[in-house]
Amino acid sequence: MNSAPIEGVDSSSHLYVEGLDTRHGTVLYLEDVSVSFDGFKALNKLSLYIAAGELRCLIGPNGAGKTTLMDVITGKTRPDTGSVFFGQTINLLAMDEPAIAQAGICRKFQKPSVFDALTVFENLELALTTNKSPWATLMFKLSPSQRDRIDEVLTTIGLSAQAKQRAGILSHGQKQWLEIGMLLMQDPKVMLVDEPIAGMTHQEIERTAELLLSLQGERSLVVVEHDMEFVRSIARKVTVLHEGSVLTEGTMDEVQNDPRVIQVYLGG
Ligand SMILES: Nc1ncnc2c1ncn2[C@@H]1O[C@H](COP(=O)(O)OP(=O)(O)OP(=O)(O)O)[C@@H](O)[C@H]1O
Repeated sequence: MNSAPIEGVDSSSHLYVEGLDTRHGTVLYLEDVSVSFDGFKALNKLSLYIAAGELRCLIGPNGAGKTTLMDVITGKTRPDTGSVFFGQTINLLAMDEPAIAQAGICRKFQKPSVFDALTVFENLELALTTNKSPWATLMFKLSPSQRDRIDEVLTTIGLSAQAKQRAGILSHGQKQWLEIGMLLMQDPKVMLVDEPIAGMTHQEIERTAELLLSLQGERSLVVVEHDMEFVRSIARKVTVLHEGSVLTEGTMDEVQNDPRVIQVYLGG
């Protein structure tokens, strides 16, 4: 892994991650990735490229391999074959899950896991500490720039007014945004987002679309979602997975009118 800083990139900017080389415009490279479970190919020679700053939606019928793909990127599952790179030079297959998270790839699971007894602000504060022991958390003192960062994230997730409220009384949608905020505290370069709108009200869904759209550019997002109306509202480019491989990629209109996609979804 090349950990040398990239020439010409300001190390104080949000775009800087040590050793991350996205000069070719790509932040994630997956090539010929295969994963087998007891002989069954959950991923089958899958190749996928995610551009720096893009918001990509990943769709596909049940069992297509979406979760397995996320597991491979985050280091939870090791592929049998293939390569997975973060930028041009960082080999994710040589890293474990914590190292991959630390390098700037984070994952938002479907179920929010915020701390109900803590306030919204405290939840974000906790996300800053690497040592999560109660004593270390108690002794943790925020610097002015960390406080500013929390305020910035509160604004991004639309929860500034709720900063002092306990997370336990937030609505389901607000808890999801808080969890996204907790991930943002780590300033990830890639966010993998699993079914973000499950269980949300119509209004919360609209707000979530705005939030995810506002995050692209400075970071890349890969969103797995079954709700096609939502996918249409956020996606420029959609990747369709089927039987562990990429079936097709394109705009929502292109993939929805693709006869192969129609066949896969209708099972015809
Ligand atoms: N740990 C495992 N052991 C055995 N088979 C597995 C395991 N994990 C996934 N599979 C199988 O691999 C295939 C792909 O599963 P995966 O969960 O990646 O699909 P998915 O596209 O995320 O589906 P869904 O939309 O239902 O979540 C499925 O057939 C699944 O049963």
